Amino acid sequence: MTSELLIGISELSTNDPEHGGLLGRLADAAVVIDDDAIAWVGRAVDAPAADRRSDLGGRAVLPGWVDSHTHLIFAGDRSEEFEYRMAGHAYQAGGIRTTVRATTDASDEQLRASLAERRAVARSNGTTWMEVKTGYGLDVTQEARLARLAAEVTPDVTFLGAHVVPPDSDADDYVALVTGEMLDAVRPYARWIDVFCERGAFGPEHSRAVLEAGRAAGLGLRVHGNQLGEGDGVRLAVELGAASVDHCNHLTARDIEALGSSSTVATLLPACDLSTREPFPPARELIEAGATIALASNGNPGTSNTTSMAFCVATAVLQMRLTIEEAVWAATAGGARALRRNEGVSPIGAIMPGYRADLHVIDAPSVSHFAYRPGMDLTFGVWEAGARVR
Ligand SMILES: N=CN[C@@H](CCC(=O)O)C(=O)O
Ligand SMILES: [Zn+2]
Repeated sequence: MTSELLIGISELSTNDPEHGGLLGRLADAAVVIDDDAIAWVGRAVDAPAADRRSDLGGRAVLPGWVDSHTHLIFAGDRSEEFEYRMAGHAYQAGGIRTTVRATTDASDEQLRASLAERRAVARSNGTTWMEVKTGYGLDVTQEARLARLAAEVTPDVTFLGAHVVPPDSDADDYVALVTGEMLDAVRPYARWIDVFCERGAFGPEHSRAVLEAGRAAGLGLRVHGNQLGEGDGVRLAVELGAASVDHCNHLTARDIEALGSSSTVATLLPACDLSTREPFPPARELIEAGATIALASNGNPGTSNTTSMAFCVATAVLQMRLTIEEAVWAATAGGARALRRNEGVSPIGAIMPGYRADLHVIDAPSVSHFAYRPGMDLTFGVWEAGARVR
C-alpha cells in the first residue's frame, strides 16, 4: 500500500456535515490517500506522515464531479438543428432520430474512440465518475452494442431503449421489443433502465411498462420527466421508487411535494435548459420542500453538447438561485445519491475516510470561484481512485 499526503489546501470541501455547513468546509486542511481510498482528513497541523507528500500551494480541493446523466455514446453533429432552435424554434424530441442514423453508421472503433475522448475531456475538467445512457440505437443489436461499449468506461450504464419510438414503428410493438428482446440483450451490460416520459416520446402507460420490466430484470430505475411540459414522469418515478427523475422543468405543486418526501433525487440539467431555452426548474422550491437535488451535464448532441460540470454549477447558482454550497453539493454528493453510490463499498461524492479518493483541485482559494469566475478553467489537478490523472 502506498500513501500520499496532500497539504497546502486553503479550503477542503469534504461534504461531511460534521465539519459544518452543507459542504463541511475545512480551512488549512490536509488529506491522506491510501491506494485508491481516502484514509485521513483534517487540519494540516494534525496530519500524519505518509510515503509521499504533495503541496497544493494554497488551492481549494473538493470531491470530483459525479456526472449522473450523460448520453455520450453517439456519432454525428446536430449543430444545424441547434442553430435553427436558436433562431426561435422549439426543441423537438424527434431530433434524436438524426443521431440514431449517424450512430448506427459508425463502427465500434469510432464510437469507442469518441466516447473515450469525451470521457477524457470530462476527466480533465474534474469529472471522476460518469453515468452513460444508450438510446441512440433503438434496435436490439444497436442498443446492445452501445451498452457494451459504454460499459467499457463506466459501471453505471443506463438502458434507454425507450428514448423515442423509431420511425415507421408502432409504439405498442416497440415497447414490447424494449421490454422483451432488447432488455434481454442489454441486461448484461446495464445497471439502470430509463424512459423518456414526455409528450412526443412515451406516455405514462408505456413508461410504466418499461420501468416495471426493467425492475423485474434487476435494473434500477431512472426517468426523463417533465422536461417539455407538465406530465407523469415525476409522479411515476416517485411511485416506482426510481433513483432519480431528471429534467423537472415543469412541475406542479404536487410534483414538488412528492419529490420533497421521497428518496427519488431530482436531477437538474442547467446546460440543457439553456440550450433548449426551457424555463429553469423550480430549484429553490424543490430544496425548500426537502427534495434531494443533483446537477448533471446531460452531455448529448441534441440538447446539451457539453460535459462541463463547472458550467452547470455556475448556471445553477447564477440563474437557478442555488447557493454555492447547494450547487457544489448537488454536482458531487447529489450525483452520488442519484446513482446510489454514496454508501456501500468504495462510496463516492465526499472526501471522508473510506470514500474513493476522487479529488478535484482548483486554481482558486474557494469553491465560490466556480460562480464568481464563470467560464474560467479552474481545474488544476484531478485524482481519480487515488491516482493523479491531470
Ligand atoms: N430528453 C431526452 N433525451 C435527451 C436529448 C437527446 C437528444 O435530443 O438527442 C435529453 O435528456 O435532453
Ligand atoms: Zn437525458
